[in-house]
Amino acid sequence: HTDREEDYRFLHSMLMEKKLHLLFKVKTRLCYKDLMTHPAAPFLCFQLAEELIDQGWRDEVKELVALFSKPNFKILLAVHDAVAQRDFEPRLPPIPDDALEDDEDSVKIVSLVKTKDPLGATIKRDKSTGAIVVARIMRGGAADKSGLIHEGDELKEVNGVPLEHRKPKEILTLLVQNNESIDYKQCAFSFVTCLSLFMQALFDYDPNDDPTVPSKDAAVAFKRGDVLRIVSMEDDTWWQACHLGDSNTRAGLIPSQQLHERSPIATCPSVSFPAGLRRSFRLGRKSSLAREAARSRRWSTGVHSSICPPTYKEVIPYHRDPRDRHRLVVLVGPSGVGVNELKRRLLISDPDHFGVTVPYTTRERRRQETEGVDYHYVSIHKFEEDILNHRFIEYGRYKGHYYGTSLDSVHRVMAEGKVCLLDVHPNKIKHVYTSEFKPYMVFVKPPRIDELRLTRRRAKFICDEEDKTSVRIFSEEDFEDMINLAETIESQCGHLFDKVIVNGDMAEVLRELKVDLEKVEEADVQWIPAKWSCSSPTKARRSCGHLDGWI
Ligand SMILES: Nc1ncnc2c1ncn2[C@@H]1O[C@H](COP(=O)(O)OP(=O)(O)OP(=O)(O)O)[C@@H](O)[C@H]1O
Repeated sequence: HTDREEDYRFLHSMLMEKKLHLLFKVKTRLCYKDLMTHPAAPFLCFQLAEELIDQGWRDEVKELVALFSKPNFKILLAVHDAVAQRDFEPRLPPIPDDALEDDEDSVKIVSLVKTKDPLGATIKRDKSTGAIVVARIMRGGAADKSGLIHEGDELKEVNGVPLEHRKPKEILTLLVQNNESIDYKQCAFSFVTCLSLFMQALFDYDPNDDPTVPSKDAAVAFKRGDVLRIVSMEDDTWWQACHLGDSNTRAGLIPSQQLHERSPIATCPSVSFPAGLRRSFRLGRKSSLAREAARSRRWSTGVHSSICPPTYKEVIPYHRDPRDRHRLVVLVGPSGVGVNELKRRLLISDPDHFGVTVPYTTRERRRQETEGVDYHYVSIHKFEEDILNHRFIEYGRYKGHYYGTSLDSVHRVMAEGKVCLLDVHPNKIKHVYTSEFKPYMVFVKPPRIDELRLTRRRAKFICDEEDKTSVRIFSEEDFEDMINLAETIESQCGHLFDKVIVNGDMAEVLRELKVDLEKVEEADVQWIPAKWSCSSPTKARRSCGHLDGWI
């Protein structure tokens, strides 16, 4: 008997539950239907096949015999036998008569059969009441599948042992004891909703290295770039997630985005990159003034120690139709790291597949140059008009002439059906980081300084294409600048990169990049930022706007 409206509501929703109706139907069928109870259907099947063969080896007989000998058909028959004999394993012990006391009308007894899998739940002591409560239920785990245990439920007893004044550790010992089943006496109900969205990890995580994780066994390890299916964000600190494609459907704990935000290193100062003109415009390396600025900023802001690490990026699956244009491939890296060299070698390796943009300039065409091959030659008036109309991804002025890469030139390469290779300054990424280009972002990183010294021994830094005398060898300072700038770029834009490649041995790097690009092109599913889709799944479920703050 109850007068409480919420009890009525609970009962009503439970009785109206479709799953419950289906279960009743199954039960009725099992109880009343006259099932064939012969215990050896697979054997009968074998006998029948033999009899059929005696009748002559006709096509129909051949087909039937082939069907009977298939392992899945045999298993189906074995399952039929098990069901027909009502041989449902395992048998649960009866609930003790004295289990329910009169005053415990909201207590339920839950009996779960132990399997090799863990229960998939964590418990904690409620600080205010001292009660032992279920802290988390791992989605897909035994507790979740049972539908009988919920987050917030209070545990009263385990296998008849009262839990009052017991520490969570002692309770865990009770749970792992060698019983076939576990009986829980618990009260209170709470309902959880199931969520499913995808996050790409932007950092490596190993619970064994994390002293703050509530349970190492319940946590999921992952690597940067892994796509995780998030099934619960109800806890501010620990989300629940599964690895994509993991056959194990049980979710585990991963640190939430908020957990990082709450950490003392959560403030994220905005750092801009030293502006420099890329050599892809034949403009030489960044000016000494810009280098000075970069160096002074490096020492004055202490930027490297105060930037918060990237956490997750919400992603959605993208299935590229073969008729669709290829994704743009964007190469980013500090000046001198080898972005142009990599681009050039990729292009030479397969000029029918890869393409590069032709820059625009206002300078005079030279005798050996060809319009549309070396440059597009335009007037100053036209160039400035295009600047005002935001047609350039990047542009700059050198020795009185404008140079720039336009969005149109990217479109042109893509329209030819080629993979457009583009190198951009980190400050300009935003111009191409759009659903229109769906860029695959590659960060070209310098190796450690000793490897830089070794590999760049003979490499020259061309300062000015027009003045060949300005070719010079990398200095120690150039290497340091390169490494420091790479660190800044990675900490500021790391969340945007799909691939990080360390440019040590050029031949090896080229091979690695080609394999990676091929893999991306051939993949059935590619993962792209959810913000490139008009209907991000989170918009419908819950706001995850803070993630966008990273871009
Ligand atoms: N892995 C490598 N091993 C040896 N030399 C390299 C390697 N990568 C690049 N280089 C050499 O380093 C020099 C600079 O490379 P590159 O012009 O590609 O730099 P960049 O990143 O495009 O810089 P910028 O944007 O300033 O032009 C070139 O002489 C190039 O051949």
